Amino acid sequence: MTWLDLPADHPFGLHNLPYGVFSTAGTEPRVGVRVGDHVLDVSEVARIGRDAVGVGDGPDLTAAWERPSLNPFLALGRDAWTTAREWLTAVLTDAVHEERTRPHLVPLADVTMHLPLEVADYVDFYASEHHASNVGRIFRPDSEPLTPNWKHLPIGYHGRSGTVVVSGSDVVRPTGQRKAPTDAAPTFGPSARLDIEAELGFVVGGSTARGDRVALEDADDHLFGVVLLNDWSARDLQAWEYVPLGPFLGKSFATSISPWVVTTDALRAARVPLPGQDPEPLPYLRGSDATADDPGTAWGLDVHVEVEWNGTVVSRPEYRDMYWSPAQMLAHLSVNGASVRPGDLFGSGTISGPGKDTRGSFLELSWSGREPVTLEDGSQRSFLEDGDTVVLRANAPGPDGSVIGFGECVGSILPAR
Ligand SMILES: O=C(O)/C=C/C(=O)CC(=O)CC(=O)O
Ligand SMILES: [Ca+2]
Ligand SMILES: [Mg+2]
Repeated sequence: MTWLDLPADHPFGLHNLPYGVFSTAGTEPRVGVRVGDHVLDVSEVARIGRDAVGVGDGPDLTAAWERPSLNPFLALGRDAWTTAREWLTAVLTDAVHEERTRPHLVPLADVTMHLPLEVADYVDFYASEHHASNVGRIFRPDSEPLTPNWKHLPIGYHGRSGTVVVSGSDVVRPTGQRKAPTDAAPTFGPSARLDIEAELGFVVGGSTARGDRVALEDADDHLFGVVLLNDWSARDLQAWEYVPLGPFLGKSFATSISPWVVTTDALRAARVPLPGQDPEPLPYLRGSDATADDPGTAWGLDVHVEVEWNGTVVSRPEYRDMYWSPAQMLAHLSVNGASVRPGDLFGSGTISGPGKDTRGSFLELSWSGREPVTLEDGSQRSFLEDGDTVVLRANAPGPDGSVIGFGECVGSILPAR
């Protein structure tokens, strides 16, 4: 029940309540929560309560939310996030709050969305067995598709946090060195094999001291929420530069994320067991046993993703096909004693499933250019052309048959400079 006019099946209903950073004409960016087709100006609503009764022993949500990024709120930690969600749910449910709250609901059409967090450290994983096998076959045809370490640890690399951008930001085609195996020498120029990677990004809150690690069973204390993430990738730059240290300039020019951070609390009902891990990983990566109604600490997520290229849906990856879980990735990235801090972001890796229609990159969809994709206007594509637009969308099951929307992660390609 709610005093809001919201259809029960709205993907941004009360069971969702994702956080973002918004502004309206002439106002400063601040934290907002999406409710239906409105943004709730939450620091203003929290201020009403603070002015009336103070914050007592609770977190000062007004102070955290009147800021232009989610980082201060992420720093407050799990208990504050839970308190905030319960309080928001009560405010939007109980009719006594309607009169004071309604003025702070801003129509989506009137807002500009900003990067929701100041990205601290950014890591990208490689957690899909199907994606890793496909890329292995394409990049290393003479070797086993999966490297020998792949099933023992979630492979990842540190990326460039300063080039993580919000959905809607254009992407300038990157320039650099490329050399095909048949070329005598490298050449310099715009990437001719510009690609996407459809991923989920996990937003980290709270912090740990250097030397400590996040145990897998404590990962929920730090996994605040989830965004859609497009890890734009220049395959020609990447294939030439990546040996032996891994991705560098082929991926560091831009990474797009969706503006709404869907909380892990909202995704409780979407937790699923992993497809299965064999061999069993080392103890620090081992989740608690799954039961009929609890997938244990190494849970996966039943998120349905859609990849649209210039208006044509070309793929529908399923996140439940991923091999490594978010908690395993967080436990792994901190197992050496690397500290975590509010605003850390890690990508899941490209989400690809077993079928062609679930591949999360164009490298795989076109099998490196050998099987071009035909779009609805009849044009054929293997990699991105200037002016192309890619939209990632996703949703997941919520409680009681509801749907949790993620919204969109959009980007268009501008010509190289
Ligand atoms: O296997 C390789 O050499 C490269 C793989 C990738 O480009 C994938 C990457 O960025 C991680 C991922 O998104 O799964
Ligand atoms: Ca990636
Ligand atoms: Mg990237």
